Amino acid sequence: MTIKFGLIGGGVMGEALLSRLIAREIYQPSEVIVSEPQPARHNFLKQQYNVAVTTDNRLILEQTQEVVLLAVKPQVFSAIAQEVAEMIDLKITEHSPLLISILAGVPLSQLEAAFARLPVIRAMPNTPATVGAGMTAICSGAYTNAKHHQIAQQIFAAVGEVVEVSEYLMDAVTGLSGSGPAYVALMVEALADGGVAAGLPRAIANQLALQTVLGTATLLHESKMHPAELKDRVTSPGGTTIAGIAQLEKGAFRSALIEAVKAATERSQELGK
Ligand SMILES: NC(=O)C1=CN([C@@H]2O[C@H](COP(=O)(O)OP(=O)(O)OC[C@H]3O[C@@H](n4cnc5c(N)ncnc54)[C@H](OP(=O)(O)O)[C@@H]3O)[C@@H](O)[C@H]2O)C=CC1
Ligand SMILES: O=C(O)[C@@H]1CCC=N1
Repeated sequence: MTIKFGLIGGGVMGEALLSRLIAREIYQPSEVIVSEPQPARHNFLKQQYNVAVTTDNRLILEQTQEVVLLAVKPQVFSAIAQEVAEMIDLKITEHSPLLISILAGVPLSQLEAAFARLPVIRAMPNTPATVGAGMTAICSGAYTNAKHHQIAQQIFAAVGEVVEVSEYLMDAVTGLSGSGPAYVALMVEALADGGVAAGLPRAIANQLALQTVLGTATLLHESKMHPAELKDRVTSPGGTTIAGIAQLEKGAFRSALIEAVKAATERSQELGK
């Protein structure tokens, strides 16, 4: 069987994408190879997804025909680039696989220099991809063509929504939607803690907090209502909500989120240096 999909780095995000691509039958397990250094993780991926697993990244480049997904930490990027350097020249044919990198910060110029002349697409997905509710931004490198573009679109459409942006926006995407699930998770946790502080049993507080965030997101998504309008609809004159909002403003809630996205964007820029 031809190997169509090679994954370098079977960690949190690599697995999130892999699990969904297999579940949606974009790739069959027999068409997939994963490289992963950790023995325990190795065995888990093999058993859970029935895919081939290796510790040799060169094998991924040697065997993969369609897409190599790079999903390691940005900090190990240069080590991997060195490891596979000798493979790259052999791989330059008209059937070169597409390299998709989801590394925070690492620019197309660095990827194209390391994987000389391979077609490269830089992407920034997020963890809700695991349940098909991801948000991915992509931008294409100089050696890509329409077919590569179509492959990347198909992969990320299978795990949620896809948007194309110019590369200079990728760090901001990382600071917002890439890191955003953590901010939202923090908010769900804090809302539930507030409920517990107000006397609710923990399980009920957790349920209320989660469903409130989910329901609000769904309402905004389906109605296309502006968030400010929804806020106004909830806020009765002299009522409970405005009392809560006044407290959020005192705690600089909105400013904290704005600064969080900016700080994460700056960190993404630093990771690419
Ligand atoms: N987590 C997220 O929400 C998102 C992450 N990203 C990006 O995805 C990338 C991966 O992040 P994440 O999945 O969170 O990180 P993880 O640490 O969970 O995954 C990285 C995986 O790569 C493995 N690895 C380390 N060195 C090598 C190597 N030399 N060859 C092959 N595999 C190796 C790691 O093994 P070991 O643990 O043994 O080191 C680990 O399993 C990052 O670049 C990040 O910026 C992008 C969007 C969202
Ligand atoms: O925290 C990080 O660096 C990665 C990139 C986006 C989400 N997680």
